[in-house]
This record gives sequence, C-alpha cells and structure tokens, in this order.
Amino acid sequence: MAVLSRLSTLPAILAGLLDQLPKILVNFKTFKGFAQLLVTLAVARTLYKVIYNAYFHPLSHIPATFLSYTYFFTALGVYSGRSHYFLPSTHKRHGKVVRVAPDIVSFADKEAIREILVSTDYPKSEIHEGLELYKQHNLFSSRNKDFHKNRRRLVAPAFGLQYLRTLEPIMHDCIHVMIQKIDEILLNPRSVKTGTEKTAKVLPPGHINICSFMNRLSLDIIGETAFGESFQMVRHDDHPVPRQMAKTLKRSMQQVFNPWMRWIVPLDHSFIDFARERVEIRKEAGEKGRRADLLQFLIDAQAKERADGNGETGDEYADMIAGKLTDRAVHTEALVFLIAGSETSSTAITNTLMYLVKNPSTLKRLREELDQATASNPMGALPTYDQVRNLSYLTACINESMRLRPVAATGLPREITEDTVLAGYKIPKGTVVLAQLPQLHWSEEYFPKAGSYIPERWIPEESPFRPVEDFTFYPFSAGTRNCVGKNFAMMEMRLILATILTTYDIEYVPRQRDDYVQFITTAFATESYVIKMQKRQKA
Ligand code: HEM
Repeated sequence: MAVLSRLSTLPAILAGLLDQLPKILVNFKTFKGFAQLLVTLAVARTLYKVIYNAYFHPLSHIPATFLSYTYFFTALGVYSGRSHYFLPSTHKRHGKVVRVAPDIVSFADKEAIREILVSTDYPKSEIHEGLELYKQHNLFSSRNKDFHKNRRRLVAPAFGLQYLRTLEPIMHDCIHVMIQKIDEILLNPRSVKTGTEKTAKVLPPGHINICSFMNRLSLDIIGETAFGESFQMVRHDDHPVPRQMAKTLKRSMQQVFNPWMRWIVPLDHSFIDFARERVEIRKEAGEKGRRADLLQFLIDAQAKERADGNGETGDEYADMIAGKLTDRAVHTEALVFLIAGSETSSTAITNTLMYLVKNPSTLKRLREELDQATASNPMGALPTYDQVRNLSYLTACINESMRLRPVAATGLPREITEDTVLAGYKIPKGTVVLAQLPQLHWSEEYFPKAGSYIPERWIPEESPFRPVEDFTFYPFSAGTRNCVGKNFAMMEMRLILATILTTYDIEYVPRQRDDYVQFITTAFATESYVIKMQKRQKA
C-alpha cells in the first residue's frame, strides 16, 4: 500500500514535467536551455518507465518494493556485490515471491525452487554470458541445453570419485606448502601485513589471515590440477593470472548490463594465453608429460573424441555449438575450473573455520573426531582422504556452514522459456527468476534456530530437531546444472580442515569484519579473516 501511495504521485509529476516542455523547447537553442531539455526528457522517460513497470508490466501483479520498478538491486549486485544484504528484508516484508527488478522475480518458495532448478530445469539467464570467454560457450556459462548436455557428459567423469582419488597426492603437496608457510610465520614471530589495500593492517604475532591462506591454497590446488602447475600463491602471493582473471570477469558481468562499457573499458583477456600455453606444453610433452589431473583428463577426452571420428569439423561456430572439444574448448574449460573451483572452496573452508572458532565446544568435538580418525598417523603425516571421508561430524560442520553462508548468496538466476505459473503467480516467458536458496537455508520452517550454528542437526540420531527435509538445502544447487565439482570440493575441504585442526590450536579473534560480497562467487569483503594459531603440542 505504501508503495502504491508513493507511486500515485508519479503520474502527476510526469504530467507537470510535460506541461513545462513547451516553455523549455522555446529556449533549447541556448546551452542552458538544451541541457534543461535533455534533463527533462531523461526524467520524463524514467518516470514513464517506473509507471509502466508498476501498473502495466505483465509482472505488475507480483509483490514488489518501490525500487523493484528500477534496476537498483541488479546494479547494487553487479557493482557492489552486496544485494544479498537487501534481499532477505525484501522477502520478509513481501513474502516468498518478490519482484526485485522490472523483469526479475525472486522465489523463496520451496516447491517453486524445486520446479525452477529440478523439475522443469529452466536454462540459465543472460547474465551468464558474462562468463563466456572469447564468446565460447563453456560448461558453466552455456544457456544452450544441447551444448551443456554434451559438454557435461565429456567432463563429468573427471569428477567421479575414482578419478578424484588420483588427485589426493597433488592436494597433499599443496597443503604441505601451506603448513610450511604457516609454521614459518609462527616460528619467526614478526608482524605481518594483511587485508586488501583499503583495509590493510598489521597483525600481531600468532595471528594468521586464514582467509588469505585458504584463497591462495585453493588457487594453488586448482593450478596444479587444472593447469599442471601451482600458481605458488601460498609461497609468493604474486602470480598475476588469478587477480587479472577475477577483475576481467567482474567487468565482463557489468558489461552484460551496460554493453557500451565495452568501448570505454576493454577487457583484458591475457590470462587466456596462460591457459593456452599450459595446454600446448602438456601436449608437446606427450607421454613423458602425462600426469593424472583434470588437464590430462580434458586432453585425453579430446584425443578420444578425435580418434572416434567425432572430432571437430573445422567450422568454428558449428563445433562450438555442438560442444566439440576443440583446443579452445580444452583451455576454456580448464579456466572454468579455476573460476568455479577456487574462491568457492576457499570461502566455504574459511566460513567453516570462522564458525568453529566462534563455537569452541563444536570445535572441541570435531577435534576429538579427527584425532581419533588419524590416531595411527606418524608425526607430521597429513590426514588421508580414507581417514576423513566418512566422518559424520566433519561433514555436519561443513554442511552447517554452507547452510548459513551459501556460495550462491544472491540466488541462482534462470530464464522462463514458456508462460507458466509458479507459487500461484503467472510468470510470462522471458522473465528471469531467482531461485533464492539462502532464504530456504535460513527459514525457521525448515531449520529451527536457523540463525545458529548447530552441526548436530545434520546427524539424525543426535539432532534436537526433526530430520532435514529434502529440497531445502542446496549448497551445490541441483538438477542438470548442479555443481560438477562437488566431490572435488568436499574432498578438498575435508582434507584441508582435517589438516589444520589436527596440526594447530586455533582461537577466535574478536572485533573484526566478516561481511561478504558476491560478484562471481562469494568472498570475504576485506579478503581477511584472522584467527589465532599455535602449533599443536600433541600428547
Ligand atoms: C565449496 C565449494 C563449491 C560450491 C559451494 C559450489 C557451488 C556451485 C553451485 C551452487 C553451482 C551452480 C551455479 C549455477 O547454477 O549458476 C556450481 C556449478 C559449477 N561448479 Fe561448483 N561449487 C564448489 C566448488 C567447485 C569446484 C572445486 C569446481 C571444479 C573444480 C566447481 C565447478 C563447477 C562447475 C564447472 C559448475 C557448472 C556446472 C554445470 O553447469 O554443469 N565447483 N557450483
């Protein structure tokens, strides 16, 4: 009602402006008069659009806030990465279905989300085109169902549990470097600078920016597994590719909404050269350069496709649409693993460590579970995947942190392809719908005491609550576009968390920011989360 009463004044303002137009037109030959004319036309156009969006648009029957008739929330998300801080209050005020932009509707309704992601499985929305690297469809970005089906079929076996086991030694090597580096800092107590340029501060001895370590470690692991070489971020923190790529992708997403920006700020795609060279190096090395990793998997899949007579035809566009593993496709997919598989995992691990230090009794219990599982390890040996893969409390701690801070903080956007009805509302073809996963994760209806970190809720025999319902928890999404890297991520998270907790005593450091932003995936806004660490004295 408040929205309607505010809106009702707009037609009067618009009429007033149009009334002034003849007087302004008389003076339009002077500079001042011309400027006045331009401003008046721009304001009149905006008012007209707002009135149209509110009263006459095919989505005008959906609950909305005043700002929903503009692209305020979209711009907020794309430029500040913070629209997730506004969406919850909008849903709280208007219910499970809210229009958040003229043609975007956010759904926090369980059945509607299931319909969007699983049953009908709508294609991804236009914003994903911001992740097309030199106009190549890729597994993550593609909106074309046939392309996606073919590419997913080729790539998915690389993430099967059997193939992933071959990656364990690579992950261990990277984790070893992290331990060495943290030990170095702890043994040589000196102040360390941390945070982004804006938030940089000096840390007292024994304080470690674990967020930065996790970001760098996950980059090194993806570097090793998808390109055959570590970025050495844990050791040196100065490889240009990760930062350059993150910057380019953020700009690219902004340009989906403002294509004119392409002429002003051209995108720097030189990180693609890095990927292309790594593929060439591996291929040139032939059998001698073979290594069990994701890059080798893609190269072998390409060789098999060619040997089976299903290789590329030479028509670049047709091959791309058909999902053929061309040379471009191989290094593009390796880059997709870097985009989709580094910040996601590192933020999830940092989140889990953050909740653990804030909840000492949970931390103590998890430590006991891990100590028991790794009791037979000789001094200095890292926990193995076999030791940690079935630990129920470890899995519960990870689940609970992904529930409270899901990677898809602003929801997953999909495009409606035929007029339909969702949660009782008519939704016309072309509408973008947001599967608002965080709203399900934070709902008291499905998760009693939803705001609290309670890992026990994931262990049926210990849970103080009723069992968690199906289709209420989507950390890795669901349906055909669910996370192909889920097993990789779970393995990485389990190994890293188990290593940190069995190697160090960790403690909460109060009075620090822990807010997060979402551009491509979610990340700590200051690139910093500090915990106190001390090498553990094992009995
Ligand atoms: C905790 C870590 C991770 C989380 C929470 C996560 C979450 C997600 C989610 C929610 C999606 C769906 C996105 C959408 O629909 O727009 C997704 C897709 C995807 N993820 Fe992950 N992810 C993680 C780690 C990884 C890793 C380690 C890799 C690869 C090494 C990876 C590769 C991908 C790819 C390629 C897709 C697109 C799949 C497709 O469309 O077929 N992810 N992920």
